[in-house]
Amino acid sequence: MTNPRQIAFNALRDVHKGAYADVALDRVLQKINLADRDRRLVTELVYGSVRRQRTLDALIDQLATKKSQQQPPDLRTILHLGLYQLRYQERIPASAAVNTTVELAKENGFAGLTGFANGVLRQYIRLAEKSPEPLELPENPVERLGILHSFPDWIIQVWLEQLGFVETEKLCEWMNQTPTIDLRVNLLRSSIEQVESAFKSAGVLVRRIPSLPQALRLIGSTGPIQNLPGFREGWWTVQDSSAQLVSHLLDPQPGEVVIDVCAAPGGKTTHIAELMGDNGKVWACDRTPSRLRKLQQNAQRLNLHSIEICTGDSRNLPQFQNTADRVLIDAPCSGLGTMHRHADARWRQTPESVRELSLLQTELLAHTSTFVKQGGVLVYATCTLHPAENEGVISQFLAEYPHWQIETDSLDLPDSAYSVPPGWLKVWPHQQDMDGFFMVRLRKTNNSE
Ligand SMILES: C[S@@+](CC[C@H](N)C(=O)[O-])C[C@H]1O[C@@H](n2cnc3c(N)ncnc32)[C@H](O)[C@@H]1O
Repeated sequence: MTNPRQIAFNALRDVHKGAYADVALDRVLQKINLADRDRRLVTELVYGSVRRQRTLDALIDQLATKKSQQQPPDLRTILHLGLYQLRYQERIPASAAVNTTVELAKENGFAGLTGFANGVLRQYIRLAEKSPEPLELPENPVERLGILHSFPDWIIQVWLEQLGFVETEKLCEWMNQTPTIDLRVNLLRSSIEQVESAFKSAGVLVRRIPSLPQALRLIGSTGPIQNLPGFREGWWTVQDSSAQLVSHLLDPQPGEVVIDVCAAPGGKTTHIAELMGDNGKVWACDRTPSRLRKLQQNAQRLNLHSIEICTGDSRNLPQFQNTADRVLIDAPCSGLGTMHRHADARWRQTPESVRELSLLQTELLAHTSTFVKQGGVLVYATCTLHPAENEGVISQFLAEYPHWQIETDSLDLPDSAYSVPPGWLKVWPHQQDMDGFFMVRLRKTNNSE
């Protein structure tokens, strides 16, 4: 079986039964040897249909007599696939989208409903010919943005409160794009010029990121990342630009003791070790052994020796009290800043999961801040854009522990343009064209007032 739409349908069926979209996709792709072009189509159809689920459901609600949620689940998935192609895949002719969807319905137990599937799609085509926006949208701004850009209302609400309508819409559009891949050059093994030159010889296009001296962005599709020049030699690692800012904010120095309390799979741990010239000690603590194994492999490939692993819950590591010059908390979070990388993330998080995460973050901060020596530094970072996990956690901590202060005047970053008062850094993806991130640097002072 090599029909890309049938393969996409099989993966989507698993997703609707609860599987993660990337896992379901990998599972179906591993079973067959598809041409690159078909593989890309399956990927686009699976991730696109999952990402745009709310918009596609709204279209079914509008075009069919029965609401999307009342349709048989597999038929709803087939309609998602057809409408996704019509609405978002300009390169696929409308007739091909309709015919293949009808065929899918016939092959998957809906032979009696092919006329219905055909009718829904043809009705969409007719409306799209008459109007640039066939979808009927409500006036209410939260629902309007949520339906048009396919996000749950609560996420739209959180962003509207911070950004207003126009910027929230830009952020939604940015989050629906295909993600880019950035690399961080390991300056202990290579140089940015050497990596650029090796890529050029291999016909791989990259561009530099202004203000981040170690970063390169891949342009276009490159095939498997491990096959790119310099990977095995440890010349570079994959890390988004905004994630690179975090270790710069921490500003670790050679010879210091640094504890990375949520370290796996090691993107930031290895960056810290590189910035220290691999001289000193970087403790990599995490409670997930499988992710720590990846950290170990990454450190080996990058030829870093100053990293030591500690497996366990960082809320309970009394041995580290007062031992660190610097601590990094790259906290587990709801990931609202990286939803373009995980098609189903927006449907998995809830206001309740955000509340639970903010409690975990608060506990991690309270305990691991005791690891820092007097005068030392702690950086708290997340890849989410929810104030309850960011400003909320830090404000509460500062109110409870007055000897900690935000460092506002010494943000020695490649580019401090993202800095917002009172000293925290917030990367809004649609403004900086990188993953959404929050980070703040705190210092432990003598002052107990
Ligand atoms: C955002 S990820 C860290 C990413 C990592 N810093 C990097 O740059 O590659 C958060 C990590 O926190 C870990 N984690 C969650 N709760 C923890 C806890 N209580 N103690 C230690 N690690 C925890 C998770 O296993 C996960 O690996």
